[in-house]
Amino acid sequence: MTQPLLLTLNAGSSSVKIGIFTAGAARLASGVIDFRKPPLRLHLHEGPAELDVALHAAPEDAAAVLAETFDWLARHFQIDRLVAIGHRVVHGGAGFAGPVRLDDAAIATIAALTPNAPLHQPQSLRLIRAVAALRPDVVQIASFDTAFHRTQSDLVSRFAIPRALHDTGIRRYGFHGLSYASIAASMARDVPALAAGRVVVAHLGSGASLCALEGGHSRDSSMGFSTLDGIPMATRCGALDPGVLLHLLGPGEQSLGQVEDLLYHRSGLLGVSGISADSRVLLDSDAPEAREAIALFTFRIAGEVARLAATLGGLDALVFTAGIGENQPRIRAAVCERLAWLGLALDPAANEANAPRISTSASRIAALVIRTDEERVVAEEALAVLAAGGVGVS
Ligand SMILES: Nc1ncnc2c1ncn2[C@@H]1O[C@H](COP(=O)(O)OP(=O)(O)O)[C@@H](O)[C@H]1O
Ligand SMILES: CC(=O)OP(=O)(O)O
Ligand SMILES: [Mg+2]
Repeated sequence: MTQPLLLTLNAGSSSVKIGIFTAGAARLASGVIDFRKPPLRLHLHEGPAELDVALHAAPEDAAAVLAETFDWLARHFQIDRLVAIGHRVVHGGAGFAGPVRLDDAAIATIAALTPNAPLHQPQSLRLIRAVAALRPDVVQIASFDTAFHRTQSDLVSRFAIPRALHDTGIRRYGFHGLSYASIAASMARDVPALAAGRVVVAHLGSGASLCALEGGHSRDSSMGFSTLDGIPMATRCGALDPGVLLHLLGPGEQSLGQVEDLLYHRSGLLGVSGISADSRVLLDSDAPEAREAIALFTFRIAGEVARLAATLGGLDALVFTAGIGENQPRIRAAVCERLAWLGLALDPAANEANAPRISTSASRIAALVIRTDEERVVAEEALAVLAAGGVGVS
């Protein structure tokens, strides 16, 4: 195979997801570097060969992780034919309305947003800098989670704080936008009538948020200024009374760094259960704390669906996606049961089977399970940037 290659890197909070594509956006392979527990593992689960290996590099040594990963990939792909790498970057702030070719100025802007996405932005920056050192010949492009939410109104993106603060950029941005773009594209292709309507998408992974779509455009989302807002997540708290922050930061209490660690790393499913951040472990546990963590998770998701339906003025479809949304029927069932009053009737057998449609034919609201493909969105955006910049990929 001597065709030019495009690599995508999706630095999430618990993994780096990898995609390998042709210059025509055909997928050649998918994989993941899992850094939840040492040692790192590289797993290619789609492509010419199954690969599941431990990496020797330390998680924070992105250059070593990447070098090792490239060595493994070179066994199956002509890595010297790599022309571009597309990165998922979680926070683009007010500066980026779409994908960009990365240069020093863009990298500095991304770095300045680190405090509002501390689980993601540093990881993306480490990867971007490592690629620049390892393969300076490769064009790097960033696709932003926040860009998809640019269609939200000023009302939706505003906090009730003094106007001057809003004007400095303290407003709601929304995240997981590449995933929502992927779902909007899938729906437009497979269920066009629903895609044209009012849809709430629940992206439930390690990080989790919901988005209100109208005709495929973002109108509202549960995540706001940072990746902490909205529903509880694996280790993040979700929306919290700001008075709790004032209390925690008060005299004789905790430092800013301690509170950041508490809210990003020790809260959510892990914090409430005291057992695990992984919902699979909690669903298998009989401990009351595990049940309570799952109950709080599903309670808050259902509440957010109702809030977003109010933004949309009604609801035609609820879509579940990402690791939990695609694979965990019990979580979906608990959410849907709480939404029965809206006219959502779950088909238990379809739900157990992770079927594409999990609502009954009589249900007023369609409930769907759709696989998200953030890597494809990143690949397509990267190829569009290359084409617009006249960068040849033949
Ligand atoms: N095959 C699966 N079966 C059940 N749960 C899964 C499966 N895959 C992932 N999950 C759940 O999804 C979570 C990770 O979701 P994912 O969308 O990959 O998150 P992230 O992108 O933040 O790394 C895991 O913690 C686990 O709870
Ligand atoms: C924005 C965010 O939380 O991303 P992830 O779910 O990939 O951690
Ligand atoms: Mg993710």
